[in-house]
Amino acid sequence: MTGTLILVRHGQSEWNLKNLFTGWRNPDLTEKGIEEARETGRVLAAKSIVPDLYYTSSLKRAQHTLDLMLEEMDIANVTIVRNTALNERDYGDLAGLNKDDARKKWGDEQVHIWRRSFDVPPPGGESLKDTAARTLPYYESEIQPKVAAGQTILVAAHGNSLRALVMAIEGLTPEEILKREIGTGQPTVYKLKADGSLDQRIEL
Ligand SMILES: O=C(O)[C@@H](CO)OP(=O)(O)O
Repeated sequence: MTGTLILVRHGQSEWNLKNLFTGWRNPDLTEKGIEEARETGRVLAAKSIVPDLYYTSSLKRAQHTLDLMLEEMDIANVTIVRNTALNERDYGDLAGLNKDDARKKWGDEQVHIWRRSFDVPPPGGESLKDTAARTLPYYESEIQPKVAAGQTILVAAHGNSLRALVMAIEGLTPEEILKREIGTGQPTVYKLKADGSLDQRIEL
């Protein structure tokens, strides 16, 4: 038996639009982000995908994305599990700063290292490795066993918390995962085997 795991990055946020480091700050979706979330909901509905369970982070942009998807899928009265383990990587002192201003202040290379190295955290924040260290145990104890048992689970989360999951599920190296850009509103769908390992990745 295989189960299905659907990972969705939140739609464009107000701070994505303003090019600000976001992390654990809590901006809502833009009009474009709202439409991206609705469109992803419509795509899942068109494929007749009806998840058994729903997970999201404690941040508004991911929660709002999930709510909009559910609306488009015509699904109501379901339990949504919200947990900070699925939050975006904590950007520490960079949160709220403009990414171009940060490049002017610290240089392109340093900012790129903070954004896309595996284990160098930004000042006061988390590296992708740190993010994975809280996201993966949660996934492995709460989500993966249910998918392995054959359920369909939808997770609405963030670029870097999802990178941590994609890295583990696809068995990618740090170099490979850091090149993977997950677009706003973009769904990634996996079939997982009974032992939790990857059976196939499905393109919607
Ligand atoms: O600002 C953030 O929290 C993230 C995702 O938008 O940015 P980055 O692309 O640098 O990981």
